Amino acid sequence: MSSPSSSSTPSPYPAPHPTNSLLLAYQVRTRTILLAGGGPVAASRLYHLLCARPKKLVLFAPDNEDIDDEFRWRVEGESEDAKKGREGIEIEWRKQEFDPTQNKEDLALLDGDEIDMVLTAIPNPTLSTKICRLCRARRIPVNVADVPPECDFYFGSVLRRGSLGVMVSTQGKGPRVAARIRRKLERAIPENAGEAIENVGQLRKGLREIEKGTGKEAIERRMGWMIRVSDKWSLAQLGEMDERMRNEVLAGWEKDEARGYWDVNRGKYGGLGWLASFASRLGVGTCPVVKDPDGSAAKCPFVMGSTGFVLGAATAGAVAAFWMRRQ
Ligand SMILES: C[C@@]1(CC(=O)O)c2cc3[nH]c(cc4nc(cc5[nH]c(cc(n2)[C@H]1CCC(=O)O)[C@@](C)(CC(=O)O)[C@@H]5CCC(=O)O)C(CC(=O)O)=C4CCC(=O)O)c(CCC(=O)O)c3CC(=O)O
Ligand SMILES: NC(=O)C1=CN([C@@H]2O[C@H](COP(=O)(O)OP(=O)(O)OC[C@H]3O[C@@H](n4cnc5c(N)ncnc54)[C@H](O)[C@@H]3O)[C@@H](O)[C@H]2O)C=CC1
Repeated sequence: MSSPSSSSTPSPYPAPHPTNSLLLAYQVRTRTILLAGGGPVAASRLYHLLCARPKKLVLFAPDNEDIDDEFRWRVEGESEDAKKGREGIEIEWRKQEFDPTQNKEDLALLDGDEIDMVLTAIPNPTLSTKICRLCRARRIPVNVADVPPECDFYFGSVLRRGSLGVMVSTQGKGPRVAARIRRKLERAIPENAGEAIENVGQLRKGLREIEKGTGKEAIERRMGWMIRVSDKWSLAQLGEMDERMRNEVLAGWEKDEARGYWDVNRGKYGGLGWLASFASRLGVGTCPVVKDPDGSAAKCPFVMGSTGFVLGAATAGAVAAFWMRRQ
């Protein structure tokens, strides 16, 4: 039985960090989202909404010269890219201001059960506040661009690479700094991280086709094997995993073998790949200290430390030998 811990005992678990928001990846596939505004901020919201692929978007913005170019391109652009960006999403552009305080039809939209989320990016704080109140009274989550108390959720600074998404949130304290941190992360994340994730997704899909079980035992075996395989591949190697490699990795499932990159690329470098496969089994080439598939021996603190020591000793020895010969 556990006993209440005294204040002097260190807590065994991390204390909840009071960030006051739940960071989630919200699925909107079946949702309808209303966006009011047609300026640059609305265009940026629209981009993120299109990435999320909701069922339907209801856009409100008068069709005049204030419409942001990107906004118009995303909604009406005729190029293949513009069309592809909105493929499968029903978009209804109501070319008028959204004003549920004056327009009964607009209010009826909020009263109905169609709208799941409301975003406003309009230069009218008084109207925004009223829209916010109407939404909250109807339990519709709302975001008023740049008015933190009127946001049930904040937009963050987001970086996307294929299926990989990273959001930086500062709880409204420093959005420009959030963007700077996002750019720093963009540089730190390997170029092909997106492909690596797509390929892992394909591998997991393939595995579930071989082992379809939904029982506890099947799930545990599937997860255990997947963890062992994932840990054998660096991000760069995962980014290279094609159908052939995937099939060879999956062929290891029956034998309970977790095959790494070199195990399925033995023919590489004129057949010398087998040497790398053998070496990787002995742990050569990976960092023995930081057990990280992306930590190569070249960056390993142990290997670097001992190499430094050997080089230092060799230099000292050479200097001493030279000095003694001169005596
Ligand atoms: C609370 C929040 C509500 C929301 O909009 O959801 C909000 C609020 C406010 N923003 C303000 C200003 C600026 N916002 C940006 C940029 C971004 N703002 C974003 C989000 C958020 N902004 C939410 C919090 C997110 C978080 O903290 O993590 C980003 C991350 C995402 C996005 O908008 O998509 C996007 C960067 C995206 C990227 O590039 O990656 C810039 C920089 C620029 O334009 O270069 C400036 C000018 C510089 C400055 O003021 O710092 C002001 C002051 C207005 C005034 O002074 O009147 C307020 C209101 C206040 O703080 O009270
Ligand atoms: N995050 C940021 O860096 C910035 C945020 N903002 C905030 O975002 C809001 C929008 O800024 P911008 O995108 O620069 O817009 P903007 O001010 O350039 O244009 C507003 C657009 O919304 C339309 N509009 C006005 N009232 C509307 C309504 N009731 N319904 C539908 N559409 C309506 C206008 O016709 C126009 O197309 C502003 O309220 C401002 O406070 C503004 C500048 C920077």
